[in-house]
Amino acid sequence: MTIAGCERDLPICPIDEHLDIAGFVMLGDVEITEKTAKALLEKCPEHDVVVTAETKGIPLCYEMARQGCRRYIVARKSVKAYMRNPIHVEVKSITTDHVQKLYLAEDDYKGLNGKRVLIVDDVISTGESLAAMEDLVKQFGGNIVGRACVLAEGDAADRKDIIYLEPLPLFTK
Ligand SMILES: O=P(O)(O)OC[C@H]1O[C@H](OP(=O)(O)OP(=O)(O)O)[C@H](O)[C@@H]1O
Ligand SMILES: Nc1ncnc2[nH]cnc12
Repeated sequence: MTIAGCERDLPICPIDEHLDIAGFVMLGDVEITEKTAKALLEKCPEHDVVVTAETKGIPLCYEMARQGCRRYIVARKSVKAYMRNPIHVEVKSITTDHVQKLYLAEDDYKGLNGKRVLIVDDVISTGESLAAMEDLVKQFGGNIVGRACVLAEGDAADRKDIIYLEPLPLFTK
C-alpha cells in the first residue's frame, strides 16, 4: 500500500489474527513521516499546538509541528525525574494487553489553557488512546479542534470527527 505520494510501500502486516487487525510502523521512515505529515496538515483545521502520545506518534507529531504551528507536546508513558508535577490518565490500546498510563508534566500542561489543540497519532484503532489524550488536554483547558491520524481502522474509520489519510486494511487470513 502506498500513501500520500510516498515512493515506498507502507509495510502492513498482521498483528493480531483474532482481532483481525493489521499493523504498520512509521517510526524510522523519514519519507513516510514527512509526506504523511504534509498531507494530513492539508486536511486539518488551524491549531496552536499538536499533541500526541508516546511512542509511535512522536515523529508524525514533530513533523507536523515543524511544517506548521511549531509547537508540540508528547504525553509520556512513564514519569522521568525531570518531569514536574505529572498528571496521568489510564489507557488500554489495542496493541497492548495491559493498562498503560499517559502523563503530562507541568511544563507541558501549563501552556495548554485556551490553546487550539490538534491531537495526532499514527494509527487510531479503538480510540482509547485518543480518548485518554482528550481527557488530559481538556483537564488543562485545551480546546480540541481536531483529531488526526495517518491510518484509521475499524470504528475509527467510520467516525466523522477523525481526520485520516487512509483506512487501515483489515488483515485477511
Ligand atoms: O486506538 P487505540 O486502540 O488506542 O490504538 C492506537 C494506539 O496504539 C498504538 O500505540 P501503542 O499503544 O501500541 O504504543 P506505542 O506507540 O508506544 O508502540 C498507536 O501508536 C496508537 O497510539
Ligand atoms: N493496527 C494498529 N492499531 C493501533 N496501533 C497500531 N500501530 C500499528 N498498527 C496499529
